[in-house]
Amino acid sequence: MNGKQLAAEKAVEWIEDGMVVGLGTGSTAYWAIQAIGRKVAEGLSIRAVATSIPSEELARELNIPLIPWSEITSIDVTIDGADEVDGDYHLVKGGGGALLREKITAYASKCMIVIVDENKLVKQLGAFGLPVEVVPFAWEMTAKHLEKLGCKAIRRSHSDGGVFITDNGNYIMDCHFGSIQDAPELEQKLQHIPGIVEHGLFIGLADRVIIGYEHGTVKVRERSS
Ligand SMILES: O=C[C@H](O)[C@H](O)[C@H](O)COP(=O)(O)O
Repeated sequence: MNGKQLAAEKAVEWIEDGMVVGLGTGSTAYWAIQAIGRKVAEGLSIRAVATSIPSEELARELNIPLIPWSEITSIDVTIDGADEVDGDYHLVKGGGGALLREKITAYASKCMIVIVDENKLVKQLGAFGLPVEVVPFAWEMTAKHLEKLGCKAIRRSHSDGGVFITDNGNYIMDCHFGSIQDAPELEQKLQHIPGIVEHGLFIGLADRVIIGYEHGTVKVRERSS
């Protein structure tokens, strides 16, 4: 098992019968969805919501029962990956472009479990370009406002040059800060820029971080409050 799979297998231990579960997105969350699918096949009874169309499709293939958002008031536990995690449980997310649905899901969750391999742990966020979802209208202006915060903002494209469009019909600006000195302060600044739908800084949302190491061990870190 690789580090991502190890972390995912550990995380599903927190899922119990009757829970509403949030399914994350990405190559680490993939392993969690697989493990949940296995448990469902063995008789675990849960209901789930997904953070992206690919995760929803995977859940359907694995016969994980999906429910509409209108039928729930909160989520018991969400298991999701991250692009960077610092020592204060601050995250950068959105490498796969799913940050908006992921943040809606994390915010609605009683417990958000983040699963990563050791490569995602950082002293300071920002080496990974911060993904910011923006509406297509006047996106060039929104990019200029983002750059005033000290980054280089690049509109995300596919390898064939086509513009990347999120599940919500928006663009992603990858904002290269190099290092983010004060993540909560940057979060506040981002809230004030019109045109931004959501950004990939997750502050105060992760409750537990599970780290899988290549050599086969797993560490669990709990945020105190
Ligand atoms: O938009 C994608 C998500 O935020 C992912 O959870 C994040 O990019 C980590 O993905 P991966 O597990 O593939 O590294």
